[in-house]
Amino acid sequence: MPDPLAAPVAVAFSAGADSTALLLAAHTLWPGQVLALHVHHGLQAAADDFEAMALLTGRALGIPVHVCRLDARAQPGQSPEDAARQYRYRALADMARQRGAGCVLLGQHADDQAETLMLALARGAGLPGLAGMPERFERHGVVFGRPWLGVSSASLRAWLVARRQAFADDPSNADPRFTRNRIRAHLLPAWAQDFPAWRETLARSMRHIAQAQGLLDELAAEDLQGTGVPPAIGALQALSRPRQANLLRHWLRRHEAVAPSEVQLDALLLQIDACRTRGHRIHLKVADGQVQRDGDRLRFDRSV
Ligand SMILES: Nc1ncnc2c1ncn2[C@@H]1O[C@H](COP(=O)(O)OP(=O)(O)OP(=O)(O)O)[C@@H](O)[C@H]1O
Repeated sequence: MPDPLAAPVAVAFSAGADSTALLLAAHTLWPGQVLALHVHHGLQAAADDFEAMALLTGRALGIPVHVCRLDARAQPGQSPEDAARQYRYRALADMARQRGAGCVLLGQHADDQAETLMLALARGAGLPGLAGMPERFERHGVVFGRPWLGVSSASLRAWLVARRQAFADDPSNADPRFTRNRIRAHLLPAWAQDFPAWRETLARSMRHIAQAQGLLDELAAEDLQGTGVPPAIGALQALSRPRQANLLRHWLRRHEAVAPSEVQLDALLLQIDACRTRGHRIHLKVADGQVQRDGDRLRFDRSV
């Protein structure tokens, strides 16, 4: 993270409990240096109330609040939450860059991290999903940080209550149509009853998973040096099947920004194995594009 003393520190401020606690903590640590960035997604009727609450809190604390108004509706085939998230990160990065902020802090905490693991397990995710949210990452040329990942939701709320600091409650957080909310309401309380140290143990497992994924990424990057980018089919065939799968996932994720499903990857591996003659064609749908044979190499083309 850049030196917080050298540039303004931006807080992604929804006006909810977690980012209110973050704004307050950052303001206490770096008085006069903090700015709040609020995104109005234009999706829920409550968005106007959140914006009003954000402006009110900023004024009371003497912190400038910058608002970006969006139309974050999803494209066909995209989930509404995913669309809102993509638009939000873009808007936060744009606002931070325009104001010379060194980083943007986000309010996700230890309970959010545990929910993320449960969500990933529920959809049968691979290691990148099971590794959870990173503490620090770069997007759109801006560094984002999540300083609350080791802190519980309850302690953040208790801290706000003790300071008599008001915050907005998002009604959609209780909506049982969202899987995350059902996990928070039913699964985690049941888990917590039998395993009181659940936050720490789940976080430890996620750290192990993230480390293992880091090693797999290193191996894939080394193997890609041998096969070239995009990978040569003959060089791929010389690798074991799990290494081929690891390399293909890495190539598609890092170089083409797509994640193949298990079925798509299995089909691709079968095709690569069968590709032993000059005339053998490969043409497989992967995510929103196709992987094809192009001479002695693979090629990914996005559908237009
Ligand atoms: N509308 C928004 N404007 C600015 N930042 C946001 C907005 N929505 C979310 N964020 C940032 O992303 C983090 C995680 O979002 P999430 O939707 O899980 O939180 P929330 O329930 O909306 O709010 P909070 O985390 O503040 O209680 C927030 O803590 C906040 O830092």
